[in-house]
Amino acid sequence: MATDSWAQAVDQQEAAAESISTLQLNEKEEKPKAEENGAKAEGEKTEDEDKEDKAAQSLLNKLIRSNLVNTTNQVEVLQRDPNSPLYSVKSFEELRLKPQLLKGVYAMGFNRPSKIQENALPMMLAEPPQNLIAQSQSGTGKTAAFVLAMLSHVDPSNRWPQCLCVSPTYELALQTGKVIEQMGQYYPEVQLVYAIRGNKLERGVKLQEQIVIGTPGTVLDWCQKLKFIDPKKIKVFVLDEADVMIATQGHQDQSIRIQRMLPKSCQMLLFSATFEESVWNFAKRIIPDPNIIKLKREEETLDTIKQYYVMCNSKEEKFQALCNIYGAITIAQAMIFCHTRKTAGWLAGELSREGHQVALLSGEMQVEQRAAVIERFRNGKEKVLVTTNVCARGIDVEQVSVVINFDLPVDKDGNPDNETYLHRIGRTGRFGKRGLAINMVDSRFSMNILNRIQEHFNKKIEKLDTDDLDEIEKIAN
Ligand SMILES: Nc1ncnc2c1ncn2[C@@H]1O[C@H](COP(=O)(O)OP(=O)(O)OP(=O)(O)O)[C@@H](O)[C@H]1O
Repeated sequence: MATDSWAQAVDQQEAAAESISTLQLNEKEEKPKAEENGAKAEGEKTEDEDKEDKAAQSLLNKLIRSNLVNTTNQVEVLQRDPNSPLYSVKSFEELRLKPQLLKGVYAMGFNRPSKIQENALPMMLAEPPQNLIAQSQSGTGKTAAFVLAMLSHVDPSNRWPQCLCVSPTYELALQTGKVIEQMGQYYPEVQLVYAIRGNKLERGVKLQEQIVIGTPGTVLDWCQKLKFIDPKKIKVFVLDEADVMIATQGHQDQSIRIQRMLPKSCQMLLFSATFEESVWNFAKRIIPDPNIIKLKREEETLDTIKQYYVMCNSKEEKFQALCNIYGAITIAQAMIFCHTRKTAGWLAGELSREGHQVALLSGEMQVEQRAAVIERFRNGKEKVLVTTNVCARGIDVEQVSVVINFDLPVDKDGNPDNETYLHRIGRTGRFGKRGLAINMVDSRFSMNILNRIQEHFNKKIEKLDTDDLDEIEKIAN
């Protein structure tokens, strides 16, 4: 998203200019500074950074998610052979899994297949093997599905690699590895090895593990140069997080080179959380004769949100307005968005000085630290989460009833970023909970942005006088 790249560039420049760690908040060692990376103008971003963003976001989602994301949207299935019957299952028993695997599935607390699993699992477990391209948002059960497929296809008496799974980063590979270990906990004959940088094996070794999970570069080396893996013996090939993968040119080519070494009979599976044109083109190149499963993401709307704006002249006034609001109404939990990391740090400091329990998500935190902050906020340990958009992208904190745009979202050209606005304050119809959004306006420029946002959504944003306590109290009703 344009805003994110711009805001991140701003963040990086600010990080180089000054440190904001005046707070007693969870901080960590600094990321390399902008100049050390080769300073970039606002809005510019290297491919690697882009990829890092997507991969970090994906990892963050995995780290903080403990449950399936429910969607009421229907799964769309496009079968390679439209005449073959379409199977879907409502229980794991129907899949006739090996008892050790069924036990593993139940031990993970899964009672029934998720929406995408209902259709994807019968296809993936079919004989003869079927190729599949599957797209659904993060948290809908894709990883669990292909892990179950890999474990089901392994012949444990054969001591060589039979399933190969490529992931975009080392950290994502480790996360998937953990799911394999959990689901296979009653199936100890099946072994797993990580083909990731740093895992150095002696030359001439032939792997005995049946499942290999790794990043494209190392997997390619292990197949081609070092010959630790015989690609001709691979029965299942999984390409996970295709959308993250293609953000790096090299990964796309490496994945295609791996795929070309595999036998025709090998089952090819590709998963992605999003499906823009570039992902689709890549998917079609790498997966021959695919079945296709898509699960639409639920749309967010502003229908159940009360929207207000407050006129101010400076960030100090905006802070004062915020204090007035807090003084007048009870806010269980709020998320406050700032445009830059510097403002976010300043605001978090001011709020904590006022006695609020504040969590700060800041650009220089590592992904695990961000996940820990979000987790604490979700568990109610802190009542206010101050963040920049870069950090908060993709986070669903459903219980948050109040969202405050301390700065309005704009893209790199200074135009309103309507998509981000909707994403910050919108709700999926499914939750239908009422919400409150307060926008802070501090200039003619931001008033103009606000007006354009109103026009875009054709929804009135009411003015709120934060010096009038009675008026503020009314908005809570
Ligand atoms: N059938 C199921 N029943 C209950 N929980 C499930 C089921 N399948 C998966 N889960 C859990 O739901 C969460 C999301 O599943 P999973 O990681 O497989 O989704 P995903 O679509 O791969 O998401 P991502 O793209 O972020 O990896 C995990 O915590 C997983 O353990």
